[in-house]
Amino acid sequence: MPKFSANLSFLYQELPFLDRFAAAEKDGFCALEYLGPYAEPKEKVADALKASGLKQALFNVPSGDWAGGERGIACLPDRIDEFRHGVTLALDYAKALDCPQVNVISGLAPKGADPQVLEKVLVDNLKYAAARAADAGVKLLIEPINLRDIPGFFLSTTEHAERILDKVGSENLYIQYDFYHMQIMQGDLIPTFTRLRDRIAHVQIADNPGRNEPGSGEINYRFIFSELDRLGYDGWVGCEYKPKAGTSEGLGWMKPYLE
Ligand SMILES: O=C(O)[C@@H](O)C(=O)CO
Ligand SMILES: [Mg+2]
Repeated sequence: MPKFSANLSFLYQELPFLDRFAAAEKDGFCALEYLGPYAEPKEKVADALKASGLKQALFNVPSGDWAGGERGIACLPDRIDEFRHGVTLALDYAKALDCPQVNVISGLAPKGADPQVLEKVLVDNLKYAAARAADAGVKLLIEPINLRDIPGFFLSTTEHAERILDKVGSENLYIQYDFYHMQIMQGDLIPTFTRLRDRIAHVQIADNPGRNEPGSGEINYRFIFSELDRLGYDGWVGCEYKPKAGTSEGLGWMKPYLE
């Protein structure tokens, strides 16, 4: 049976951030994830998590000025210090929230930048971060993201993610496989997941087109969930979609999987 994690940066937008925790528990989720908890003190987030009884599945390492259009800073040559301070902050929150994994958002490739330079910065930053995370007992992840939603994103295919993992050479660096992004970029979802099974630590779901509830589009999630079980995937399934008309109202797709 898949274990579903509610992505609170997408679900329950109708509620204040910390109130989303209890709402997710009430609807049957086992865990939580979100882009970042950093707007709230870690003690307050830990209290809300404890009160909900849910597990913290994942969040992102600080990713620059998100509201201003940045999408991560890990590949940017002039932001190395900021990235590394962000790793320290993320691991501090991970400890307070007992979170087993954090995700690094690679960043937009600046116009005219040499991709080889960006790749070296990303690899060096990930070597640093994977070692720090290993010391803290936390897995480090990277996520390929589709270029239609985020034009210019530096890491957009599983092949590129594999190359980065090879270059970093750490046993503590994994892929976050987002079925929605990979349907747009590559398709061939289950054969790709199967090939990369040992390198994937977290998956996320949404349907295409629209990035709405599973079952609203072209991806066969019934088949995907049964394949995840068959392949022995025991990580979380992050629900990172835009509810069409209310989060709770749109959870009919999840009911068959609740025990
Ligand atoms: O797929 C996504 O958008 C995310 O998982 C994320 O963390 C930031 O873009
Ligand atoms: Mg994602």
